[in-house]
Order: sequence, then structure tokens, then C-alpha cells
Amino acid sequence: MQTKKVILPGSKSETNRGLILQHITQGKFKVENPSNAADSRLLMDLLKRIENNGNLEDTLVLDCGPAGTTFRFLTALCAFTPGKYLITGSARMKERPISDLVEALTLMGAQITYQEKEGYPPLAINGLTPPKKASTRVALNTSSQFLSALLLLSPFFEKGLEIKTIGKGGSKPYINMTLGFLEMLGAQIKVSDTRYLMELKEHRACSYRVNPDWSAASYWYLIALALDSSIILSGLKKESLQGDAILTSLFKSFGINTHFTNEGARLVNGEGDNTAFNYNFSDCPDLAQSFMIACVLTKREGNFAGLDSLKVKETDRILAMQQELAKIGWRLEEKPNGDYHLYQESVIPKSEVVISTYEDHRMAMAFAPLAILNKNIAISNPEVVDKSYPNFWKDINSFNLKPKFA
Ligand SMILES: O=C(O)C1=C[C@@H](OP(=O)(O)O)[C@@H](O)[C@H](O)C1
Ligand SMILES: C=C(OP(=O)(O)O)C(=O)O
Repeated sequence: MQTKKVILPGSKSETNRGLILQHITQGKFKVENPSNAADSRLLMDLLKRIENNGNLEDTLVLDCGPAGTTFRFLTALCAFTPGKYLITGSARMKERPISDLVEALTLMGAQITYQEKEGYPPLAINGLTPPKKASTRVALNTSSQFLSALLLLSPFFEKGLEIKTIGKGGSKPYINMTLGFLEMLGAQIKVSDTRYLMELKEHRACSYRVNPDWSAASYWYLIALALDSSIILSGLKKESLQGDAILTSLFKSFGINTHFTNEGARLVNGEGDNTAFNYNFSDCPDLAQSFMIACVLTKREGNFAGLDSLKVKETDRILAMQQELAKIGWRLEEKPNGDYHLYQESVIPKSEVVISTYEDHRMAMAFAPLAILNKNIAISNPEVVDKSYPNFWKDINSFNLKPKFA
């Protein structure tokens, strides 16, 4: 079989961190090859508007649409950028909690008020000149993006930033990615169980070339699994700041081996396990939907733990998966301990099934291989992929695959 090459989008998480640091350090940190994800394009545009904001008395309205990291990172940035801001977003963004970040920023002296519902966007911010030194505390249980947003402010505070953490949370690799970026800039970082101490006196000039997005790679592993096709994911490297690179070891148990070459990652099909799949996704929540579909494709039951944060993402991803999996005969059932058991109840119906995507890019991309395999399955609102992977369907078409849209 002919091997096909895919050029993945750049990592949205790497790009968004890089763009914020590029802005704060006035270009000492440079981002090369930024992602074309809609969320990153939007952050770029909004940062330009902040940079060109000549009138500090008029309110600058920053609409982040559905982009979570964009919203959270900009909230922290604007809190310490002189000017008046109204940060808002999509209807779903107004349901995604923000109070832990607002409280942490308020403890640092920030002036932020809720404009609609207490604890949720939109926010009015009276941006202040950053003090030389700051300290605060932040809860970790809702989203790691809050701690990342605060850490990214480190270059503002030449005499140091101290952040105490409350409780435990997931998505730790994303926090480590943030620290990795700050280290490139020359930060001295002391981390203990409950405290981050950042010192960043001089900003080291550096430029960072954004790597391909590992979360996006997961959809190609699913295609490889569905079609037994030979795929090279260009430029993907084994070593990555992206925690979702863990997927190579998880897909091994589904029979997909990854060989790293000069070209990137070559996916090679082999023999998979047929025992139940078990994994805790709290550190890689964006992969959970992909592995549910991997179970469906291989008719393997699964135990999914660590899914709490899925409820507050682009949609309630647990509910969305339960509803859409049910349409094809699979059940995602909550167990008394809060884990989820995934198993097949009946066969895929012969009549047409339309998979709703809930304004969630990951719903569309995860279900794509099923729509490719089964002509009765159609994907609604396929354009949602723009959020992280604008060329997804174009890349699929380049394999001569034509999933049905509804
Ligand atoms: O910091 C980041 O770039 C991200 C952190 C994660 O969010 P949570 O920390 O809310 O889980 C992840 O789901 C999101 O897609 C990107
Ligand atoms: C959760 C995600 O993004 P965000 O929180 O940045 O909207 C995602 O891309 O899956």
C-alpha cells in the first residue's frame, strides 16, 4: 500500500503560549511557524488590537469566541496591561467557569468585574501597570489553564512571582509546557507541591519553532486503525512539550506502532490487545474522545477515568459522547466511582445516522473515521474543525476519502 504524508497543524497550545510571551517581551521571545488553528489566529488578532490600542480610556472589546486558552491567557494579560477591556466569548464560553482565575488575579491587585453571571465571562477589566513583584494563590481543580495564564505573566514581575496552589488538578503536562516556555526565556523556577516561585530578571532572546499538534495526530492514528493505511505524520518528534505525545504508547495496545524517522512519525499497523482498555485521562483530557472511538473501531470495551474536566470544555463532552455513541449502539455509562465504562450494546443501525458535533472540533474529528468506514454515518457541522485543525477535511480528501456531511 502507498504511504501517505500528512502535514499536521502546529500545536495550538504551544502557539498560544508563544504568542503571549512574544507580546509581553516585545518580541524578545519569537514564535516561528505559529498554528493556523482558528483559536491561535484569533489570539494573534486580539494581541494586535491590544498593541495598537491608542486610547486607554475607551473600552476595547475582545471577543474570544469559543477559544478557552485564548480567553484565559488574555484575561491575565489584560489585568496587567493599562487600558479598559471587555473580554467576552461565545454562548458556550459564558458557561465555562473563570472565577478561580479572577480570584487569583484579584489577589494580585487586579480590577475585574463580572458583566453577566458571577463566576463566568464576560469580564470587564481595568488593566493596571504591573507591580515589580506579585504573589497569589490559585485553585487547580477546574482547569490548568488558570495556573498557566498566571505563570505566563512572569516576565512582567522582575522581582518575582509567587503562586501558591490549592488542591489537585489534571492537565499537568500543560503546566510543564508553560514552565518549559518560561525556561527558554531564562526563568529561574522553583516548584514544590503547593508553590511556584518564578524569577525572570532579564529576558533571554529566543525563538521557538512550533511543533506539529499531537492532539491532532490522534485523529490520524484513528484513520490508520480504521483503514489499515500507512501514514507518515510529517515533522512529529518523539520528544515533545505536549503531553498528548503519550498517545504513541496508548495506541500500541490498539496495534499501531510509531516509528520515528527524519521525516516524522510513521504509523505501522500490527496486532492489538483485545482485553478491556483502561486509562486515566486527567493529564491528557483532549485525547479521551479519540480513545473512545479507538475502542469502537476495534470493538473493545473500555474503562475511562479522569474525565471530570470534559464537562467544562467546548461542550459537555461526556454528554455529547454519550448521546452520539448511543446512536451507533455504544454505551458510555458512569460508574459509582465516577469512571466511565464504554461497551457495545447493539450494532450500528442500517438507517442514516447523523452525528451532531456540538460546536466541538474534537467531536467531528473523532467520529470522522466512522463516517469514512460507514456510508450511513454523516457528520453535522463539519466546519467546527477550524478551531484547531482548519485543513482537516482537505487532508482527509487528499487520501481519497469522502465522509458524508449532514
Ligand atoms: O493549556 C492548554 O493549552 C490546554 C489545557 C487543557 O485544558 P484544561 O487545563 O482546562 O484541562 C486542554 O484541554 C486544552 O485543550 C489546552
Ligand atoms: C479544550 C480545548 O480548548 P480550549 O480550552 O482552549 O477551548 C480543546 O482544544 O480541546
